[in-house]
Parts: sequence; C-alpha cells; structure tokens
Amino acid sequence: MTVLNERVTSDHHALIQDMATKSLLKRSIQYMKAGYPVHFTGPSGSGKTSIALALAKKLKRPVMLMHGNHELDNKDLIGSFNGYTSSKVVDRYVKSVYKKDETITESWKDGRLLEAVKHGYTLVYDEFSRSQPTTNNIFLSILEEGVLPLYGLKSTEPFIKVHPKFSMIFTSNPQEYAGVYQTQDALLDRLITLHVGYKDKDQETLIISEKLGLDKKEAEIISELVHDLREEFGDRKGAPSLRTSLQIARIAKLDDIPIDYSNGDFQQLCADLLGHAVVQGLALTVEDANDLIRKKMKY
Ligand SMILES: Nc1ncnc2c1ncn2[C@@H]1O[C@H](COP(=O)(O)OP(=O)(O)OP(=O)(O)O)[C@@H](O)[C@H]1O
Repeated sequence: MTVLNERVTSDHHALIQDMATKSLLKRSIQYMKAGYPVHFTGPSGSGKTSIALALAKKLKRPVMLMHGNHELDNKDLIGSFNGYTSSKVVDRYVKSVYKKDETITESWKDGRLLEAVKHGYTLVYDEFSRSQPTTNNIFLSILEEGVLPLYGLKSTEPFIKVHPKFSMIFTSNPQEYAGVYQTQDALLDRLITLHVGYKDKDQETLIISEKLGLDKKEAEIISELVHDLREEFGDRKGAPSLRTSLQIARIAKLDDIPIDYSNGDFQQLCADLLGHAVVQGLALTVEDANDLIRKKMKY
C-alpha cells in the first residue's frame, strides 16, 4: 500500500508550473471539484503522473497511489482472507474442572481500493489501462452508482457506499503502447480525458532550468537537442521525452560535464541517453542514430 502525503512536495517530485501545466491543473481542479474523475493520457514521460499527483495534493485528502498491471485483481482491490488467527483460553480455576475455549477466525486484509473508498482518499490510478478491462469493471459501479461491490467478502452487505470525499484520478498511455489494454467505452465515458503532450521547447527549458537549478542557456541546449530529435519522430511513438531531458541535465550537473555541444563528454552523454530511443523509434542502425544526434548537435 502506498499512501502519499508529503512526498509529492519534495524537490524531486516538484511540478514546475509552465503555462500549459498551470492551465491543465486549473481546469482539472474545476472538473474534480464538480465531481468528475479526470484521466490524463499521453506519451511516456510527458508528465501525466506528475500532474496527477500534484492535482491529488491540491484536493487536500490523503493520496493513495495504485499502479495498473495485468495481474491486478479483485483481491488487490477489495481485499482477501489471508490466513487464520486463533485464540485459546484454558480455565483451571477449579482444579477438578478443565475448561478449554478455542476460537478460530479468518483474518481479512482490506484491498487498496476498499481502503480508499472507505476513508475518502484521493486514489491516483496510474497507468490503469495496463490492468485487464475485466478488473477495471469495478470502477463502473463506483463512478456510476457510488458503491463498491464486495465480491468475495463474506459480509452480509453486498456493497459499501463510497465515502463522499473519495475521488479518482486516472493516467494512461495511448492504446498503441505495448502492454496496454483497450479500455471499455463505458469507463472512458465516465472520465474527463485530457491529453498531456510533449512540452514545447520553451516550457521544457523552463522545467529543466528550474528543477535542476541550471542556467537558462544550458537548459536550452538540452531542450533544443531533444526537441529537434523528437520532431524526426513525427507520429511514431517512443520519442525522447522530458524525462530524458531531465536525466541528461541531472547527470551533466552531478558529474560536472559542461553542457556544450562541442564537449566530448557531453556528446557521449547525449549519445548514450538518446541513442536507444532513436535506434528503436526511427529504425536506424546505432551508427546512423549517432550520426543523427551528432548532426543535431551541430558538430
Ligand atoms: N511540469 C513538470 N515539472 C517538473 N517536472 C516534471 C514536470 N512534468 C514532468 N516532470 C518530470 O518528468 C519526468 C516524467 O514525468 P512523469 O513520470 O510524470 O511522466 P508520465 O507521463 O507519467 O510517464 P510514463 O507514461 O512513462 O509513466 C519525471 O521525472 C517528472 O518529475
């Protein structure tokens, strides 16, 4: 179980509010306050999880983070019996009388969804479309009827009512990504889906420089290179993301590598961090990918 309260405020997770992020966050808060779950979708590394966590924090409720995966099932979501507890009382108060009382009870552990629904947490369901659509069916009852069906729980109640403060934020990668299931229309129909795309050069420069305390000019060198390479991808998936830009910036800063296209160490760092995405995404040989990166760095 992951309950996040303060962690999202640490620098590492800090959300830099460029214009697009600020506007997206403002609109999302309005939709959530009106009672609608928000769903951020977009390419890998575009900032969906970061914005979802920042939004959750704004709602000022405990935040629970849950990751979609194909093995997630009702036991994880609702809970399961996970063994037995027994207690035994032996009464020898009267010597000639031996009295033994033994009770065995099954022990139940609440699943993450049940816990969040009961206590009114904000549940961030990251990459929810990596879970099987049948698993995600349970969210239809929550979002439509405001109840959580208690499948498998030997309780007299068939469901529990969702806490009025409970809310959900979803994130997903587009359907063409590996390991992603097609989401049922009925679920998508109940979410407000907002696209989170790659940042433009200026937004990315701002995020890199503010997040890592880099000079604006240095941040621009990185964002320009990543942006130029990204353009080569057109509609293909797997383009280098903001995550890669931040990795380059962080390593250069930690290792005192000058952020300069003519510096050999910086050239090598960029080739290492960008090479694989270029090889895979543009179907190039390693040599051709390195040539392309070099060309973009103008050396
Ligand atoms: N506005 C922002 N300010 C600061 N950092 C950001 C911002 N947006 C994204 N990041 C950083 O970019 C990286 C990728 O972001 P994040 O993990 O949120 O992307 P994602 O779209 O959820 O990726 P994936 O689909 O791979 O899970 C992270 O290191 C995150 O901290």
